Amino acid sequence: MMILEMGDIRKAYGKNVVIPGLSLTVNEGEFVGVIGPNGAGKSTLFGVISGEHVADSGSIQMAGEDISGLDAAARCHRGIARTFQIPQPFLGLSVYENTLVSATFGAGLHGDEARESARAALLKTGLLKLANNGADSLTLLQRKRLELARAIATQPRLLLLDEVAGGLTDAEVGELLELIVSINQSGVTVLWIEHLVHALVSVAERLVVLAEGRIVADGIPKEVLDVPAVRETYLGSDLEDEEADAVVAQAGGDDVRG
Ligand SMILES: Nc1ncnc2c1ncn2[C@@H]1O[C@H](COP(=O)(O)OP(=O)(O)OP(=O)(O)O)[C@@H](O)[C@H]1O
Repeated sequence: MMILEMGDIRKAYGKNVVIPGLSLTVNEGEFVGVIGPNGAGKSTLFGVISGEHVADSGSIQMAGEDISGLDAAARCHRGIARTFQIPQPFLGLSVYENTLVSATFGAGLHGDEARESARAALLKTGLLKLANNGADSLTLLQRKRLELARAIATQPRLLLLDEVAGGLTDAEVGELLELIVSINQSGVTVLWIEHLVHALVSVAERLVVLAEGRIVADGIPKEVLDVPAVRETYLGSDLEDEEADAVVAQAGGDDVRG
């Protein structure tokens, strides 16, 4: 079943046309990585999907329903959640309260249902023992976990991750990967923008490359990374040749998934 279907989406900021016309379909349960140079329009694409940005034209459907006219809150109720490049917890609240706010105001849950959703999100993300700690007391990895907990407390069907792995050590990235894979395996479709290509392609089943608001490659990560234009325009600027080879060799998604 198709969870997301975008047809000929256009988005400009004033005269700056960031997405000239983009079509993308995602099946329920897929794990899709999104890469592309700075300014390619990746975050804008997420904003258009989540409803923070209104597309100038084009269609967007979720599970067969036209959501073009819905705002971000209504889309969250339908099951779209996103994280931000810079985690945005409420620092004055506890870890638990942060997830409860998401369950209540994001998903529109009430009472026991909201509390259970918040608790389940903390359990899933390994934060239950820190539930009563202030969000401002968390380490960077724990903040990333909280960002994920706040997203899954809304019980999403489609989870948009915007560079959640930045700033972590390799070991921490490994922990985060395991968590994201397990969220995906619980049935949540994942779309993940990440500059850490090696981490992304170790778990993504599909890789979409964006450049100047257009999809320039889309397919199995290993094959996409082998496309010369992708290597040159993206990997080339980011990685040395040997590193690029290592990334391509790693793509296949079987190390963390086991
Ligand atoms: N809210 C906004 N208002 C005006 N211009 C914006 C806004 N958000 C993004 N832009 C512009 O749109 C273009 C695409 O930005 P966007 O953040 O979507 O790209 P990106 O691929 O996510 O980049 P990065 O990898 O650097 O995060 C850039 O030129 C940026 O300056």
